[in-house]
Amino acid sequence: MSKRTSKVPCILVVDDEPDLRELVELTLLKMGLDVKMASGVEEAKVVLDAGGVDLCLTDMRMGDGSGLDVVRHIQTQGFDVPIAVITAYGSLDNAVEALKAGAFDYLAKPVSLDQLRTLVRSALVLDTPAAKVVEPGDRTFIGESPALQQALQLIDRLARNQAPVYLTGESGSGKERAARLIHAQSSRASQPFVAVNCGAIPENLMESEFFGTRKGAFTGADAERDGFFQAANGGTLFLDEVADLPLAMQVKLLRAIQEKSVRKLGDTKEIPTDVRIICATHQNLAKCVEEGRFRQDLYYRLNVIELKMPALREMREDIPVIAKGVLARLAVRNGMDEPKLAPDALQALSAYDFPGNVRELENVLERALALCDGRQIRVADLQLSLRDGDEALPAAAIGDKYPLQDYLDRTEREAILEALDKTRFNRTQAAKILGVTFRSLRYRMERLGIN
Ligand SMILES: Nc1ncnc2c1ncn2[C@@H]1O[C@H](COP(=O)(O)OP(=O)(O)OP(=O)(O)O)[C@@H](O)[C@H]1O
Repeated sequence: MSKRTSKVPCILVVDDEPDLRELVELTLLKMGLDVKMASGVEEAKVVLDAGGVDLCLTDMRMGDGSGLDVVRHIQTQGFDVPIAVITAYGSLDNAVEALKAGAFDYLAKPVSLDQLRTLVRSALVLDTPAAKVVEPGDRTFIGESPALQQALQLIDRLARNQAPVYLTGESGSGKERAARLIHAQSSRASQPFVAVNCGAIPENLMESEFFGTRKGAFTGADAERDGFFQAANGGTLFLDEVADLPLAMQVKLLRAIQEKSVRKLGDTKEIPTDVRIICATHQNLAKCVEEGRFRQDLYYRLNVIELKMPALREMREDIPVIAKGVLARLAVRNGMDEPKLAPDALQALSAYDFPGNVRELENVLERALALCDGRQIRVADLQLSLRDGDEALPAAAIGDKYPLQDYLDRTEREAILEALDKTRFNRTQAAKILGVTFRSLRYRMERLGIN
């Protein structure tokens, strides 16, 4: 990104239509910015090569080439200049291609001046120190392994553009944490981050939860309500377990993303929204598309840039430091001194496969903390063998049926843990196996102290 000084930022506008160029120029001048113009690709390259440009806005289709050529020129020359493309209505494929090539955002024609202003503002704050502030501890990743470092490098790059991100990786591998980090490092950091578990919303409430409700839209809608899109306006909307969205909702989501606007349930008015979408799933979305469970056009729109979070066993060398970091956090939370990990406990953790990844490591350590003598965690406190083998709970524990409540709690706990284990700690899937709703599972886990 260009090095900011106190000088007025300079925007290069590339377009072969004089009318549109002037409209954009006027808007930018009114914002107090400097503007340079180019009427085609070659002219744009000359201006860029001369330096001094802080942001570039380019049309896609021009007489002497495509906006993609300008995007590629900036990338190949290694210029530190964010670029956004302006595409004709209905040619979103181009926009996706531009984002993949390195553009940070796009605008669809007819250009809404509000959207233009928002885009420019957000591009220009990318470089301010405030946008880089990340809360220490909570949002950072522990680990030095090549697999994690590679993911962190991509996160850094993703924080500097606005492209939709598709996060993959096993349950508990840090997908939500990655989404939060991208947001926290981006120009949207001071705006909301809204995380939604798509699998946890009842189908009949989805539309109003996502887009809001107009007063009187249905019986009981006695007040105007905003949805996730309005709540995340200016910021980031994280759609977890996106594969769980029903097909009807996928159509509506696609529309909201393409139009950059939403309509409340029961309303006719479109509300413009400026939301960056990050989605995640532990399922294979391409396979869901093949099986007809996920719309290809939405998949294509969401999967602009893929970030795969490594499984903990792919970063085994990080297990000791992550374990130490987690223990330190748990000790502070419980108001106790941080216990040490005995050498054989550390060895056992490093050798274990962790199907539930860092979340499972956190669970193992939380339980060990409760079982240990307060000074040292021994291998027995980890209870890893129970999870390895099939010898779930000792038969004697089940055989004891009185008092009834204890017996029922034990049985329920066993069933929940088994479902969580089977689904690699995915609560949405576990709820399905158990035949209860996500909410009900969450409530039961809380009641039984399963963390
Ligand atoms: N490298 C890491 N260092 C420290 N903590 C981590 C790391 N990776 C993940 N975590 C922690 O592990 C837990 C699980 O992470 P997160 O919820 O982001 O996983 P997820 O992939 O979104 O899971 P799911 O698919 O089940 O929704 C969180 O508490 C997160 O902070």
